[in-house]
Amino acid sequence: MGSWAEQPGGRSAGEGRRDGAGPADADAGASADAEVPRPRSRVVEVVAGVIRDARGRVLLTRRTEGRDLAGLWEFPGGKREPGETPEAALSRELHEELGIDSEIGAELIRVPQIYPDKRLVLDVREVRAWRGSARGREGQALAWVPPHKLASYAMPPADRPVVAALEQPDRYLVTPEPGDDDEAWLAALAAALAAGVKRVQLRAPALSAADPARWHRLAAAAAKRGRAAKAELLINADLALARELGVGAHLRATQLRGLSERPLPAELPLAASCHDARELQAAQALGCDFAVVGSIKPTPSHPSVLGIGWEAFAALRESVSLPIYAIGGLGAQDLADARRHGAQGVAAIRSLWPV
Ligand SMILES: Nc1nc2c([nH]c(=O)n2[C@H]2C[C@H](O)[C@@H](COP(=O)(O)OP(=O)(O)OP(=O)(O)O)O2)c(=O)[nH]1
Repeated sequence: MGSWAEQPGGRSAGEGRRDGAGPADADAGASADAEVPRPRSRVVEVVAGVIRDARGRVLLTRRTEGRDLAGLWEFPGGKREPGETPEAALSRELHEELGIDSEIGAELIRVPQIYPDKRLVLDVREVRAWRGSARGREGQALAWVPPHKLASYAMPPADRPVVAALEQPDRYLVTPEPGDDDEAWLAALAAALAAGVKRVQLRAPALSAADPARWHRLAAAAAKRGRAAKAELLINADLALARELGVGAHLRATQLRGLSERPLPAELPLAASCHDARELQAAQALGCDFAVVGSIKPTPSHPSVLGIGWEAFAALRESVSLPIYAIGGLGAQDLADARRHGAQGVAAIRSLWPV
């Protein structure tokens, strides 16, 4: 195991509660109604790798007894030592822990996360190539897991966004108002789906208020197209319509306060728009599958609203383990920045809507 690699933190300066968190703390970290801990102002830098076998299965290792988060499954890796590059640190850890030689590839996601006793950044890389036969050199159990089964393993809170980054869409399209031409709107939606968009929020606040019957017809037609394209659709705000159409729902932040339990069955996706840590925790406690946070940059529709920027996004991200899309003035060109600050990806109207 590497020694602690610590960097001066910047965002919160409270005292740590204690050291040596155990499995119960992993749950506390994941639980949304827990208060946001105020750990020591330091950031522990951890690098971890996505190692795949010839069948595409991903290697997880189980944290051994006597360490924090014992018994939970994780991506192999460990703490970065002072002066080490992330690539060198990960290669060293994989050799020490598994006895393999590795070539470190692309960045997947960097997840900032608050634990009861520390602040952590989990920097996850693809392992491009590796040699040797992986074995638990420190007594840890190994599991080769098909990607779609990763979410069923108990993992530390910082790993939930990592599993989402591996498995779920990096773009979340939010529809614009349909205007006068329903067919043109449906054709644009079909083009977006054909271009590979796999997650869509059907949102038309003006039309749904002015002409609910027309919006219902249009949403039903959109749901049909979404199903055919195997995309996930979520209706903005209207839970009754979501249930009627058998699609998900995207809650407004103001709806979170009025809900005490998940308003849809587990098989229907649920998301929420959030603006601060409290709303994110409410969304997580409710069982939302993901959240949307913004505005990151000023947008043409709200030019006078200054964006919160990526650092503020990352500071919000670390208080929950939900996957979170960043929104506000963003497009596909911002995906790398988004992942570097812990986002699942970008949500957008204009930049993802074919004109
Ligand atoms: N390697 C790895 N660590 C993770 C993941 N998710 C996650 O929260 N962590 C946390 C657990 C630890 O707090 C830290 C990794 O540190 P480590 O494995 O080198 O530390 P350790 O507990 O053996 O070391 P120590 O505190 O006893 O010195 O990062 C993950 O997917 N992989």
